[in-house]
Amino acid sequence: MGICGLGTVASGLVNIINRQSALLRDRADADLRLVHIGARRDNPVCDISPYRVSRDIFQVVDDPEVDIVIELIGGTTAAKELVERALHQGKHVITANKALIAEHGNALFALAESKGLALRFEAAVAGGIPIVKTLREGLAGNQIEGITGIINGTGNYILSEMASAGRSFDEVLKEAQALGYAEADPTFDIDGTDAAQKLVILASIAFGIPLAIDAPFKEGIDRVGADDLEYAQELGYRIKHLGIARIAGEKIDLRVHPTLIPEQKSIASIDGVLNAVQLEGDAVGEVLMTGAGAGAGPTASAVCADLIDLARSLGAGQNCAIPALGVPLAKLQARELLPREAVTTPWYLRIIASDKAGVMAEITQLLGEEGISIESLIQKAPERGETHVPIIILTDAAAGGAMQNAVLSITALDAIQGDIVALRVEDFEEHGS
Ligand SMILES: NC(=O)C1=CN([C@@H]2O[C@H](COP(=O)(O)OP(=O)(O)OC[C@H]3O[C@@H](n4cnc5c(N)ncnc54)[C@H](O)[C@@H]3O)[C@@H](O)[C@H]2O)C=CC1
Ligand SMILES: N[C@@H](CC=O)C(=O)O
Ligand code: NA
Repeated sequence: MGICGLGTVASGLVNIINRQSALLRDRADADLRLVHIGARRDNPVCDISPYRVSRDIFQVVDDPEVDIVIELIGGTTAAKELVERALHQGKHVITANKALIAEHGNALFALAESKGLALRFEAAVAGGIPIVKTLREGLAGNQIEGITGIINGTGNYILSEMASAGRSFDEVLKEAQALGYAEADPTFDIDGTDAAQKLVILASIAFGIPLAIDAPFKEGIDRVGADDLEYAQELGYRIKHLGIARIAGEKIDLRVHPTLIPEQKSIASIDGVLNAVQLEGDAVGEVLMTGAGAGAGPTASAVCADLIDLARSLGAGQNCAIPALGVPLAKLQARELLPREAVTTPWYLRIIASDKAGVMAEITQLLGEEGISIESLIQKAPERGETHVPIIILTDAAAGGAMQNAVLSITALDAIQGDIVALRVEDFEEHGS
């Protein structure tokens, strides 16, 4: 095998291989040998002296001794070229690259399938949690009804540290980058892109639909302020960035956004770099998996699992007995998505309004005109000298379209200052709740 890239994940993988090559060989029942690493520069956290090293990653692909190419460079340009070149040369590929799979997976899996080769991607979703294998293989007997998950480690780390230790967004983001959790461009962690890519992959496997990167409605953790984390806690909730994929009649509800979750739900207490994915199957019921969603060791653990799985299949004379997305590509069928305007949930609103009589009545009336009723409300007392105060409202269930209209008309009131924060509240079913 050969590894392309020598950053966080690749160095984690080299360390596992260096540490327990005998165990991996026994488990794979094959002579797993790392022969070639493609790296622009060395990485002090791992010893690569036993291996051939090239500065040009494509030399790894072209190496006749490399039969499995492990792509760990990230991005969708060079990585796509690299994976295509490997497949064209008859080599199996393992990747941790969700951007690549979500954006180009349809074509890449078709290429792999046409060549009878494997393209594996366990590390691409929820890091060390074996979620791809669980969904595709462990739950293969189920009609999957829903997936709800915290699927970005960086975002969860930032929200948790802000909520529990009152630390600033920028400070925690820098720490997440130093710990190797964040993407090369951390915008993807912050604006929901990374979670959307992972959700697209999970939804494809769960519902047998083609990968469609533009499908999910997407909002990031940048919509959440320190105040919102605090007010949510006062109301008995936690704010988590969730990916949600659910069957909604004939349609599919697909979205990633910050969400208020009642504090007693298991997923509300998943903090730090941990991810959690709750799956609902018609036969199995609910399955909740949790574990590190990012970082060198956990992600490399998932890459290793793919490697051993692949080596076992090859040993049994089967290149790709398990379809990448759970069914042969020809059997994937596109489904219509539920428009965000129709998705109905309770809502959290943070409105900054002038501290005058009658404002609350105006807000209530505008919500009422959209058929939205108030479930609970906190009106903060003005701090000394302040003319405006935060009003925090939890509403009953309302469709996205109705809430959008209400937010527009409330924002237009003279008494309102700045933008209104509107976050969905999810009170999903869970065993024991
Ligand atoms: N860091 C994490 O916790 C996780 C990362 N991933 C995915 O794993 C992949 C790798 O991520 P990291 O290891 O964190 O990234 P990284 O940025 O630490 O490492 C990538 C390495 O590839 C090298 N590289 C990039 N383009 C190259 C090129 N054209 N030629 C030669 N070298 C090139 C870079 O110099 C860097 O050393 C990405 O697709 C990422 O989304 C997936 C799950 C978790
Ligand atoms: N940047 C990602 C890495 C793993 O997928 C994250 O923080 O979850
Ligand atoms: Na995984």
